[in-house]
Amino acid sequence: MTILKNASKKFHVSIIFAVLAAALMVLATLWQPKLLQSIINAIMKQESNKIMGIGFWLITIAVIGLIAGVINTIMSAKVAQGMAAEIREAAFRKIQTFSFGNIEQFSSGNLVVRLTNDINQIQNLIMILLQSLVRIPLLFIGSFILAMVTIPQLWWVIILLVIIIGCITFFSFGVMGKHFKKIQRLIDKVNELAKENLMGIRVVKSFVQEKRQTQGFANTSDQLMHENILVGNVFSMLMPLFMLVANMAIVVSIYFAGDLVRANPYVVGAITSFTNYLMQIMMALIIGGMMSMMASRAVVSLGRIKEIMDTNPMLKYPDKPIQKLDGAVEFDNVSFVYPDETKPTLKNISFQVNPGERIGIVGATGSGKTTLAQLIPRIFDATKGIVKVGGVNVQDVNETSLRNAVAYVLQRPILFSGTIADNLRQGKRDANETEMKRASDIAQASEFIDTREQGFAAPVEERSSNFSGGQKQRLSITRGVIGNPSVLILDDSTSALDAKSEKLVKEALDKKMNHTTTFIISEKISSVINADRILVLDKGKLVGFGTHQELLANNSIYQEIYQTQKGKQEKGDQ
Ligand SMILES: Nc1ncnc2c1ncn2[C@@H]1O[C@H](COP(=O)(O)OP(=O)(O)OP(=O)(O)O)[C@@H](O)[C@H]1O
Repeated sequence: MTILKNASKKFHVSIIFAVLAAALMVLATLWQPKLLQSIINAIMKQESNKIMGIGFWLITIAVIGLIAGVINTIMSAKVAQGMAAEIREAAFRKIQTFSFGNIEQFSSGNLVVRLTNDINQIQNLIMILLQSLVRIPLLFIGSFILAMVTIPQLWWVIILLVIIIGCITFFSFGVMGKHFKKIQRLIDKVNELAKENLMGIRVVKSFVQEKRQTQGFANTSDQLMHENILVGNVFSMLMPLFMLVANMAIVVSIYFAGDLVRANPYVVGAITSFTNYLMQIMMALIIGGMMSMMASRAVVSLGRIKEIMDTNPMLKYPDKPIQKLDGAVEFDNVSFVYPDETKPTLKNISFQVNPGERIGIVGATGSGKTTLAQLIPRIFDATKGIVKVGGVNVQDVNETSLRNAVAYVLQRPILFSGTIADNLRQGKRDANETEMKRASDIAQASEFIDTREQGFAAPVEERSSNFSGGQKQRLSITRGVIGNPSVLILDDSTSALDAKSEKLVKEALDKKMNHTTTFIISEKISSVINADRILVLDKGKLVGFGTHQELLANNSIYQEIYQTQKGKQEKGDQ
């Protein structure tokens, strides 16, 4: 509820207008049968001057009701859209404060569904609330009282109608509510399957998986169709059922009012307004039932957004002034366990690196290389022990200081749609053309940027589909080096580069960024052979730290990796 309250702050006036318009609509709806009753009485009494007067009122009230209805819809839609946008933006802002661990807890796909589908549900809820929350109870109570007052002798018809319609609504909408939830789940699944398939379309095509994928999609789509047909059938049976009950109530009312008419012929007008009120009571119950069914679905969505808003970022940064950190990196007895895991991925790791050193990190796949590197820019925090950059515990510096000091180039390069310059400025917000040129020279990206007519203003399409794997990696490295960081981490980020380009990147880094401490993560020893020192990881433990020659001389695991890779290379050379 606090979510709705906070989002409604800007819309108080519109909400008041919507509610007042809804109340006016109810007044008009309740007044009309009474006027109808008066006009019938006037016709029976042949009071033509009265007929004109009441007729005029009848039309006026109908027009007022209509205008109030339009105002209510416009205001409700405005508030619903506006509040949904507020909630969406607040949730998005909150997600931006999340650490990697938080995102993993939810999964990014799930967060996307929450930001789209769930917000849509909430938007519908707000719309329904503004249109019906005031109108339906008022209409029900008003019609009930007026029906009772109009023909008190038929009180039992009213009560019976309420009970029968109430029961049908309660049971049928209860059943449909469950199917609606199922439908929603299936819609989510269809969306997910479509997204997964289209994003991985290259894999699908290259492994000739079209048939299998289509089959999977068709199964879910068929289930969705069956559920929709079922709900549609229940709906189409319900409407005639409601009409049947309403008509029966009218017939019963007319039958029992017959005696009253014989005693007093003017009761005819009262019967007309009485049956009108019966219809209003019925409509109020049906709409009320539908409203609660839709509201229950939206309340689940509200809960899912609340979960986002109530999540505390796993990482917090101290409120300290910005400081310049040099490239010294130290791990002091560091262990790390992933959230939701029990076994440590890194165990008691200690080492020290001096500013400007070139450090290789090698180890078998899954040995913990990426995990170790992620602790330096605080993508995760060490579970035990201390990680220092520039001699300071990374948990004691503010976020900007750490971001300025450490650049991390990911294993999988991710670029955002926009221009090349937009992407590079993520590494340094105010980077100018000269800085971009210098960085792209280091990353060997200039050769293909220069061929594009617009240079740094060239567009990057969605999922950077207009760049090759190697080009993406080079742009990603450019973004990493542009801010001249004290520590640069290249996490297997030259894997898609040919040997010549990889060598050129390394040479450029040595020459132009020799004050930057560089970590080069690779499974290939050939990529780190020239590093000043090499960290060797095995199953989360640091089993060696030294130069290539030292490790080759006295580190059995390094020797093993080296021999295996040498063997492979020799075979490849033959
Ligand atoms: N987000 C995560 N949650 C849980 N476990 C994870 C997560 N990321 C990695 N792991 C596990 O931690 C271990 C180390 O993974 P890590 O990616 O650090 O290894 P790596 O040496 O970089 O491997 P590679 O060379 O294949 O990239 C693996 O067993 C992996 O399954």
